[in-house]
Amino acid sequence: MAVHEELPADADAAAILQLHSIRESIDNIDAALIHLLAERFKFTQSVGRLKAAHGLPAADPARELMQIDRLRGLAGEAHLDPAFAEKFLNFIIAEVIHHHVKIAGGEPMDATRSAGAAGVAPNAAPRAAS
Ligand SMILES: C=C(O[C@@H]1C=C(C(=O)O)C=C[C@H]1O)C(=O)O
Repeated sequence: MAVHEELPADADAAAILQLHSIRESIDNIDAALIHLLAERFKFTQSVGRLKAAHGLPAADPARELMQIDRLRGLAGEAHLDPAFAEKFLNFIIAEVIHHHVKIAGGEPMDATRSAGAAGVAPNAAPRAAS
């Protein structure tokens, strides 16, 4: 799919160069995020198989709340909106729980049953941070 950027033809050349340079870093970070997420899901799939093999519940709301609390703290220190960090983690956790239920051979569960991932529908598009 060839998509071309839309920039005004008369845009300042130096500004465009700077924009391209900054975008290179954004591209690198986005690639790193994808690789980090892929690694996280590899590990959570292992957790899902372990839970299924030992009859453990797909979701662990206490663990979720601990993680959310921890990541909200880290986000604050890093000047990232803690509410956004929580929303992002909840979105990922909801997907993980969905995988765990599938691995265990169960029906898709109501994600709202999990405390931390409350109200986050697995496989739904993430909402933009407000
Ligand atoms: C990965 C786990 O399963 C679920 C997903 C979690 C996550 O993605 O961080 C945390 C708790 C569980 O609801 C786990 O129990 O560790």
